Amino acid sequence: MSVGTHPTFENSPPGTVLTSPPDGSAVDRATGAARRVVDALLRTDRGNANLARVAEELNSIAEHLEEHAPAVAERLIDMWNGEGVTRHDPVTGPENALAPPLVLEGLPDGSVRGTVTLTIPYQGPPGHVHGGVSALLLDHVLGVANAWGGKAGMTAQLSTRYHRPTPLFEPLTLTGKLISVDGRKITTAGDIRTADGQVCVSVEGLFVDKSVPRPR
Ligand SMILES: CCCCCCCC/C=C\CCCCCCCC(=O)SCCNC(=O)CCNC(=O)[C@H](O)C(C)(C)COP(=O)(O)OP(=O)(O)OC[C@H]1O[C@@H](n2cnc3c(N)ncnc32)[C@H](O)[C@@H]1OP(=O)(O)O
Repeated sequence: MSVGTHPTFENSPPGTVLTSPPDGSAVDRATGAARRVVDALLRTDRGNANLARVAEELNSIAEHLEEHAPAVAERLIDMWNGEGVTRHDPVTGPENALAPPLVLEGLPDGSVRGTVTLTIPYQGPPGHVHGGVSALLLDHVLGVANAWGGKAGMTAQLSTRYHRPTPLFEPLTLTGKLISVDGRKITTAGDIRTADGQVCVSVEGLFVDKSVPRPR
């Protein structure tokens, strides 16, 4: 699949930001606040006397948002239009409270890279990142690497190797790079490293040049 107007390493300068970093808009600020709430709910004292009030206030915020939500089909059109594509995914999306969010830039050798510090909502083993979260992040990093490499597709297989526990609360660098293209098959590799360069997780992905139709 062609990547349309998405930047590639052949037509864009090194350092091109390939995702949509939070831009200070009301929706990005609201989403940032929601991330804080999720994190704080996991950290706050279980005996906090105000949790009942917190539940009431959060439900009232959810009701307000739902009252103003258009039909899902209508939202999907928006999400898959223009910059919308990079604003809602669960890895880099500034509008998605599940996303850390990770910001990725393209490098001249065709790879993509981003640094993120994960906290308690992403925990698996105590003090460490959940393995499924690592796979999620890397799947998306490889997808963006494919687009930067000029050939996008859907994940057919993702082989994940967990070398050592991946720490929470410290910067992690994620990279991905398109390695080869064979007809419709795209092979892409990537990893997660600590600041001192230790590889925690490495992946190799097989992507197939195919997409589902975009809503319009
Ligand atoms: C993606 C949009 C990109 C937009 C571009 C620009 C914007 C960039 C911005 C933002 C980046 C976004 C980044 C997103 C990243 C996340 C990606 C995902 O989460 S994707 C969702 C999860 N994946 C699925 O849901 C697939 C479900 N599976 C399928 O739909 C099919 O099985 C599919 C497409 C994978 C293959 O189906 P067939 O019918 O088209 O093709 P067949 O003939 O089966 O396979 C083609 C070749 O691949 C091999 N193959 C297929 N699956 C394989 C497997 N699991 N293992 C080994 N080989 C496999 C086959 O043996 C065949 O090989 P032989 O040509 O004969 O040599």
